[in-house]
Amino acid sequence: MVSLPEQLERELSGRGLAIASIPGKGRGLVTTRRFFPGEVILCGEPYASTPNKILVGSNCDHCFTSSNLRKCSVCRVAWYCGSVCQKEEWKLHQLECRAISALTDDRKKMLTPTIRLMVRLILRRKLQNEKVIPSTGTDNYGLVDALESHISEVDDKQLVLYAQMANLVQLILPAIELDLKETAHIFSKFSCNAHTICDPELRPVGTGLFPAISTINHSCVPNAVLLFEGRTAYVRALQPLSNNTEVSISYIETAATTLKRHNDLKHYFFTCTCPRCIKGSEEDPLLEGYRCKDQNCDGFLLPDSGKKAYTCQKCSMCRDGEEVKKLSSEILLLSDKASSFVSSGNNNEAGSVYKIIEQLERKLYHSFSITLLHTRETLLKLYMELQDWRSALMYCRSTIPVYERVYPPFHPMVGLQFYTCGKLEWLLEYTEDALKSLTRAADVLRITHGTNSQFMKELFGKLEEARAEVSFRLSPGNEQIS
Ligand SMILES: C[S@@+](CC[C@H](N)C(=O)[O-])C[C@H]1O[C@@H](n2cnc3c(N)ncnc32)[C@H](O)[C@@H]1O
Repeated sequence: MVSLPEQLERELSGRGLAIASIPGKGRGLVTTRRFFPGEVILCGEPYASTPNKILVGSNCDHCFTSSNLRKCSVCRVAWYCGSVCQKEEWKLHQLECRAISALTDDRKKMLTPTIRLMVRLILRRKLQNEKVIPSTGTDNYGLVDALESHISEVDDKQLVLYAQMANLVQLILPAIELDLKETAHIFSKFSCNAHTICDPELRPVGTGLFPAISTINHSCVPNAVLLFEGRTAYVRALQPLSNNTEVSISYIETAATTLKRHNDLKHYFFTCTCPRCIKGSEEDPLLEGYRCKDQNCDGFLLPDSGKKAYTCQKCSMCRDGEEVKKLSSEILLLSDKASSFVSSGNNNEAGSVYKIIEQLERKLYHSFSITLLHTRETLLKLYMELQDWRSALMYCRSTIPVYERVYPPFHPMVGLQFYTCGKLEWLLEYTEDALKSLTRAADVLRITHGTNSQFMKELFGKLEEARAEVSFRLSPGNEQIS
């Protein structure tokens, strides 16, 4: 592995950070001073990035906004929200545009986000080598060179795939003679270093390589969070960090059992040993477990040998294995039916079937079950699309206790769910409830999202409106309004 350019080390040291060797993890980012919750630890622009939807044009190639998009009239692949972003990208896109325009329509369809990310990375490296665009200590190919690739652990099938992808990149860029082995190696780096760029509501919009941020290791109980404003990545502290603390973010969805989390981490080639993973066996039965037969008991079930029966870990009441099996297969059958309604765009029917599934799952699963949570999230989404705000609010509220149980207190998902609840309550004129939910949302999101973005300004605006409305209603003479 190549050592990091001194300039980056200096830049990090100025921010109160250092790169250290962490036993069993390779490099890691460590604090050299204290950080307070919500403070930006590190931020940066991508070395290379691409929107996820390429031919349809859902996001600007530069700033990732989704409004006012216009297609490049030559290659018909790049999209921009205006001339400022187009100019920012022009030196790079000029080369990319020429290459893409020469492709047949069938070849253009092969431009997946990963392939396009590689094309853009190679072109950027060329432009920096030729000094057409400047290199700096925090923006140079040396940082990409230093990234972990795990190439020696990649299996043969994946290596063949990387080789085919490298060949495709060579076909797209015939004027540049590529070292195909090296290109395959970079694909392997993408797999364990590239980040999904999300909008403030955590919807994925693109993929980017942020080499300095890629020095941060994973934990299922992270002390920092990575979020984006446009194309800029921000890592913020979620809790007070003292000097000499390793900064960690989560690479995956953490509302999941230990087994699921470890599966999702497979392509990073490590087994997480964070405190939550070590204690996994305590938490997992709750997240995936069946509920006690006694409706008043909040215990979860443990299977007896052969799964013929289950016993509540709290009150020791038994639940028949056959009954559990019958309910499970009923849910499975209905889930197939519901998914086919969703695929055919029949949200009304899908909503009705998911409602029955939710009722059955409530009988089967513990109230903190991830399966039940996902069904409620689906119902929330469906009823939002159907503009049935009352039903949407009911399911949104039902997810909050589970979010608060499965995520740490300052997690963006918790803040965003309170925000959705608050917006629905405001719409339905439950003003006092809206004020409470928006306040909770702001308390969490000011830590995870900072306070300066348009998204946060809108939240603060809504909060002010709710506050004013509540104090108006409570003012003498107006009490009857609420
Ligand atoms: C984005 S990089 C993080 C920086 C990396 N440690 C390095 O030396 O460049 C991801 C890689 O770091 C290592 N890694 C990240 N989190 C880890 C953890 N919790 N335990 C062990 N290895 C980890 C794995 O090798 C993973 O593929």
